Amino acid sequence: SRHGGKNLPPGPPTLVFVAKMLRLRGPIYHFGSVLRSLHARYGPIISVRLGRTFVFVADRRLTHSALIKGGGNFDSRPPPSEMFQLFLGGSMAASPLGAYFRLVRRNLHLQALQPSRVKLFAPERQRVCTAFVGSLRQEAQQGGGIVTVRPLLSRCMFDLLACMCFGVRLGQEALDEINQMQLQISDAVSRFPVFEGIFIYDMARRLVRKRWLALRKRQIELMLPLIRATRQGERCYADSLLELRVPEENDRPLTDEEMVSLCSEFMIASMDTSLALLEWIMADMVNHPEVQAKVYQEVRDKPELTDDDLRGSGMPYLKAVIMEGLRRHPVAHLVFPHGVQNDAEVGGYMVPKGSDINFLVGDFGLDETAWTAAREYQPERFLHDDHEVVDITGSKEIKMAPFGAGRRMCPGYVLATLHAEYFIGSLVREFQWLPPSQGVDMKEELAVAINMKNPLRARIIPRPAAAA
Ligand code: HEM
Repeated sequence: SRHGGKNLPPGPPTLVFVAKMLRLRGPIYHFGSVLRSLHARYGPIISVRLGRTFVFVADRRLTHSALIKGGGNFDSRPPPSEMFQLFLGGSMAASPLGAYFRLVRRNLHLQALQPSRVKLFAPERQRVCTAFVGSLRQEAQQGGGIVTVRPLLSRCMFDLLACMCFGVRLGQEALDEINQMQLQISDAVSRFPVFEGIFIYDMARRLVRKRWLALRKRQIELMLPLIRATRQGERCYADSLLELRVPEENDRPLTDEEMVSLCSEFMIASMDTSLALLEWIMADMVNHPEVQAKVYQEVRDKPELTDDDLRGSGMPYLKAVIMEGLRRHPVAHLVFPHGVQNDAEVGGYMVPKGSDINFLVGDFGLDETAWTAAREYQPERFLHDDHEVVDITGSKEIKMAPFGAGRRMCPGYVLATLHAEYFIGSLVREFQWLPPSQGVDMKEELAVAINMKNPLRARIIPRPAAAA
C-alpha cells in the first residue's frame, strides 16, 4: 500500500490481523505474542488498516528515531475509544499534545511527583510498610513460615497511593471498594480500542455499556467527596487539581469529571504496574540468594530507608537489582498507543498523519544487540563501574524502555523506582526470603500488567532487628 507516493510499512491483511487479535482476547497492551510473529514475517515496522492505519514498531533504534528524534510528531494520542473516554476523559493519557496536556502533566510533576512532594509522604510510606511487614509476620506464623505476597502488598500499595492522591487515610472498607472498582476500570479501558467500529465488538460493547455507565457513576460518587474534602494534613494531588485553572479556556477550573479521571489515572497508572514489578523483583530475590545477600549487606544497618538514602548515589546494588528487574520483567509489551501528527518517514516507510503508532518496548531489554548475556540475571551489569550503565530515559540510545521514552514517557518513573527500592530494601532487611518446597513459578500472566501467573509464595525467616 502507498500513501502520498511512498510505501506504507508492510503488514498482514486486515482480516488475518483481526482473527489473531480476537483469538488472544487480552488487553491491547499484551498483543506482544501476536505482534512478534508478525514482525518476524514482515520486519521491524508493520502496518494494518483497521478504519485508520495502525503501525507497530518492534525495533529499539526505530523507536529512538521516532520518540526521541521525532520532535514530538509521534507523541500525541489517537482519539480515545468510547470506554477510554468514559473512564479517563480529561486524563493525561487520553489527551492529545496541546495546552491541556501540558497543564496537567506539569501539574502532576510539580505538585505530586517532585522529590519535595514525595518526601512529605515518607511517614505514610513507613506506616504502610510497617503494617505490611506485620501482616507478613502474622501470616508466616499461621502458615508454617509461608506467605503469599501479592494480596498484602496490594493493600499496602493502594493505601499509600490513595493517601498521596487524596491526602487522607481511608478505612480498609473504602480502600477495598475503590481498589476493586479501579481494577475493573483498568481492565475495561484496556480491552476495546483497536476494534472500535467493528460490528461484532460494537454489539458486545453495547451489552456491557450499562454496567460501565453505572461503574463510572459509582466512581464519581466515591471519589468526588474525597477530592472536595477539607484536609488538614500534607498537600496532596487532589488539592492541586482543585486549584488548577485552564488559562487557554478563560481560566476555567477543572470539571468534576476531569478531576475524577485524573485521580483515577494516578492510581491506575501506578498501582498494577508497581505491584507487578515488586512481585517479580521479590521472586528474583527468592531465586537468587547470593543477590539477596548483597542487598541485605547494603540495608542491614538502616532501621529505615530515607528518601536521601535512596536518591543520589547511595545503595548502588539495590538500585542495580531494580534496574535488572525492570529490564527482565517489563510490565507491558506495548506503551499506550501514540498518535501521529504529520506524515513522516520511519525506517524507510511512510507513517501517515492520523495513524496510531505502537511501540513494542517490552522486548528491548532482552535484545542481544544491546545487552551481553541478555537472558541471564545479572544485576551487576548496572553497577557504575561496569560499561553497561543505562539512561532509562533513552535520550541518547534506547536499550530498554519500561517507562516509554520522549514526551509521553511515564511521568511517574522516579516515584516508581523510589517505591521499588524502598519496599524491596525493607522486605530484604526484615526477612530472609527462601523458595517454598515446590519452587517459584515464573510463568507470566497477561492481565492489565504482565503479572506472575501464580502469585509469589515464599518462606520467610525474620532477621535480627537493625540497630536504631
Ligand atoms: C513500575 C511502575 C510503572 C511503570 C512500569 C510505568 C510504565 C508506563 C508506561 C510504559 C507508560 C506509557 C508511556 C507511553 O505512552 O509512551 C506510562 C504512562 C503513564 N504513567 Fe506510568 N508506569 C509506572 C508507574 C507510574 C506511577 C507511579 C505514576 C504516577 C503516579 C505513573 C503515571 C503515568 C501517567 C500519568 C502516564 C501517562 C503519560 C502521558 O500520557 O503523557 N506511572 N507509564
